[in-house]
Amino acid sequence: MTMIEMKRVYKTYKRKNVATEALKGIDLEIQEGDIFGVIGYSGAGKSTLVRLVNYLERPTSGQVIVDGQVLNDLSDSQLRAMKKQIGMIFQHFNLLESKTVFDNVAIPLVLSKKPKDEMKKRVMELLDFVGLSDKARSYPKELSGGQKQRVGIARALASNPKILLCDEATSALDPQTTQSILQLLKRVNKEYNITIMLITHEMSVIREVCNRVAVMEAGEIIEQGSVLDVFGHPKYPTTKNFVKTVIHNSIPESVKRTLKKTENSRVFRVEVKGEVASEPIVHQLMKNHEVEMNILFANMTEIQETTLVIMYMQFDGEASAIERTLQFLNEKGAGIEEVVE
Ligand SMILES: Nc1ncnc2c1ncn2[C@@H]1O[C@H](COP(=O)(O)OP(=O)(O)OP(=O)(O)O)[C@@H](O)[C@H]1O
Repeated sequence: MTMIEMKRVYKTYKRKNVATEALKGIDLEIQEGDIFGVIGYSGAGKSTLVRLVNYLERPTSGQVIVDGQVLNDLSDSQLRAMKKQIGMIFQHFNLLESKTVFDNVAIPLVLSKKPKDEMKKRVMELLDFVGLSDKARSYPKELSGGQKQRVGIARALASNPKILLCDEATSALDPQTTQSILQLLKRVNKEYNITIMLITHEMSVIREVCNRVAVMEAGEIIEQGSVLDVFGHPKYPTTKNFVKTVIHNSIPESVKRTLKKTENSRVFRVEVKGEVASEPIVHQLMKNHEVEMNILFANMTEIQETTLVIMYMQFDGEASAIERTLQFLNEKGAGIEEVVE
């Protein structure tokens, strides 16, 4: 089921006489249960995009559809009800410093006038879920960044949302704390069946938790798909630059400089994923004495619990022997592209 959909969405901000086109014709579909990542450089329009989902921003034109309802068409009370279905967490946590951890998490429940005992039970349950049962009486200033974000997550979950929006939720945290928050988001997704839309400028965050990704540039989505596909075959320069930060996906210059090309040699990018990656393909290639094989560069990454191996290989031999080798790789399910420079 589609949980969030955008159709031809445009957003123009007008300040004095200056108009900024922040979004230019966005089409997007996020399915129930997805952890959908949106990545882009600063100013690409990510925050604007995510803020349209809970109607903190209104589209200039186009439709935003959440859980089957077109937000533009809803009355104020329908919109308020819809917003309860959507939790949000932020880069700088946005906690109330004067309130305890317990009271911060309780805010949405107080607003919806939940009975006291029910509220207490729910808050303690959430604090237990995020691992902060012992901090209920602490104040935000007594917590680490990671703990503050855990409070943010507990607060976002208080009203039982269907969707969690994460706006650079780990950007202010160190790598280890980032990991623990990302693991927590995975649990939110699995255990509460909450669809997550997260925006980030870090490809490692996408690799760690998302199943689908959209790449934004200058107000447009330039590429979207499963994380495995986008990481394996980035098409646009911006996507390639992001992918490069987590997977080195080209022949290093130092290797290129020393590369000896002969008349009979050809270079290929060979990509293997999933179970095939654990087969002894390289061993079988080496046993084949028809062609001489040289691995110029190799990279192995785990994405979505699937292994992705990218190798740059040089084959030297008779044309027909190289063809047979390629045929063998093809039968094994490898993706093959010749590198011509
Ligand atoms: N409230 C606003 N008023 C005017 N212009 C805005 C407003 N919010 C964003 N913009 C502009 O819209 C464009 C997209 O901004 P947005 O914050 O959505 O991008 P972003 O990808 O989230 O960037 P960052 O990661 O730096 O926040 C930018 O040019 C920005 O200056």
